[in-house]
Amino acid sequence: MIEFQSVTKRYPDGTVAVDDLDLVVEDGKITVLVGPSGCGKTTSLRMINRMVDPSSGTVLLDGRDVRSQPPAALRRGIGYVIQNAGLFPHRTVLDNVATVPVLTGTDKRAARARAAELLEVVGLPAALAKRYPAQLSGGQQQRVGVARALAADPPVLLMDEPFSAVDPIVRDDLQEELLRLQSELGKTIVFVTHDIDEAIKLGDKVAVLRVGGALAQYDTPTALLASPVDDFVASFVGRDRGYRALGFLTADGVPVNPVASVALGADAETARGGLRDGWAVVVDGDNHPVGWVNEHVLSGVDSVTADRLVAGGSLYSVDPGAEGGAGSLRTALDAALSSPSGVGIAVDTSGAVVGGVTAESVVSALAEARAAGRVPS
Ligand SMILES: Nc1ncnc2c1ncn2[C@@H]1O[C@H](COP(=O)(O)OP(=O)(O)OP(=O)(O)O)[C@@H](O)[C@H]1O
Repeated sequence: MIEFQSVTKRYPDGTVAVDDLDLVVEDGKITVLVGPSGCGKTTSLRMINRMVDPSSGTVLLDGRDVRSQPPAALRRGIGYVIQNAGLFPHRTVLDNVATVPVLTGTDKRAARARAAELLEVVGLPAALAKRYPAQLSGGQQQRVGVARALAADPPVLLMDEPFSAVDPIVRDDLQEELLRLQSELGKTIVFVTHDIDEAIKLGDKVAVLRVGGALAQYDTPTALLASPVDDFVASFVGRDRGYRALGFLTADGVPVNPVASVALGADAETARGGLRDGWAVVVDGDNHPVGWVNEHVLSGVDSVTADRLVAGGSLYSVDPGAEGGAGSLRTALDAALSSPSGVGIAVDTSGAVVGGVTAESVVSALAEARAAGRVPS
């Protein structure tokens, strides 16, 4: 457990970066520090591994003041991942990951073998091991950064805006990967971001800091969305908080109904007969959705071809065989709203179409959940 007890950091020029912070970071969980630029997130993080020492107050790691331990010894148990990965440019990917274990006395061959395993753990192909960091994409470099931080198997991981420099799609992948890794590894992770969506997606608990370094609210994402303590938190959490909160409610009550579908390559006459309310989803040989057709698409053509389709919206993933296999109300609603036909496509874990959902059914499921007291207010 990491505990901040009345921690203040005043830099020599008088800037108060962190102001009387009290915070308990639970073991085996992801705790996110979030807030606007300059609110003291990085300073708080760095007081855990002694890159910065507090001006007053105490940071405890497993009950011991971190200042009672020499920084080098302390940092062996604390992995550190930063934006742009901070890799050594003149070492190969494999040697970047093996660096710390070698420094701490692990035999070079064993360290490299372990490094190769870790590259696999973070989802990097073995072929990249011999490359230099500059020969990787930004997202791949971040994965190497995570592998390197895990190499010494530290119980604690500090992550400072690790995914901020990559594009939104890669960032989404990296976030999913971190959640998957964490479900296997159960590290104590302190994660800094200025992005509230990232905080809400990743955090078991989220600490919102305000400029001046004071803690505004420390709560679970659901509680933060449902009950922000003041206007600052409410505006930081954002106008879309009602919509974000849907991400925490499962769409159990939303019926997945049969949806009109036609096969890619079907002749136009058959496809026309398959339209329902003017639309049909087009599926490939694996029953994966590839787009939509309507009367307009079919006019003047003999068959359904990929180049004429209307693009589909986001997909609503469900696991029909599993208990609690429904996705979130947010993904169900988004699928319905982003679909050209108004029917959101539900797919199973293999990506095959299992049916459709409508925005109206999501809204009624939400009304029922509210009536049953399942929506926090
Ligand atoms: N070495 C330093 N000397 C003086 N002031 C500093 C120093 N490091 C940080 N600060 C100041 O302390 C405050 C908090 O900085 P910090 O980097 O901890 O914030 P942050 O929330 O991580 O910001 P960002 O999101 O922009 O990275 C800022 O006002 C910053 O200018």
